[in-house]
Amino acid sequence: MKTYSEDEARKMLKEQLQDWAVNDKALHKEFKFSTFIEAFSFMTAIALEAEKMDHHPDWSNSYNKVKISLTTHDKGGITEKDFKLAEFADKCVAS
Ligand SMILES: C[C@H](O)[C@H](O)[C@H]1CNC2=NC(N)=NC(=O)C2=N1
Repeated sequence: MKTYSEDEARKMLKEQLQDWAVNDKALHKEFKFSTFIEAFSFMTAIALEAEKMDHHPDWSNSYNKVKISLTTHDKGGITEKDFKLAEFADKCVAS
């Protein structure tokens, strides 16, 4: 599986995804909700998808905020799997 350079990743983000940043060889975004329950429901949806993909986010939650970092640890950088999970996360808040 190809590992994308940070510049390649930034270019791909522009074409596909909203408000993600690239640094430290990972995709990053902070999602903000109205309540803790909304934030935690979002995390639950992502957790189930992550388990299916066998690809897991590095993340933190504080009340209504969820910070997500996506990188492919066993490749040491950003791969297609990170873009797929980022797309899924954006889709969860769009619906
Ligand atoms: C053994 C197992 O398949 C690996 O450890 C998987 C699990 N989830 C993972 N998640 C992420 N984000 N990166 C990985 O390299 C990774 N590897």
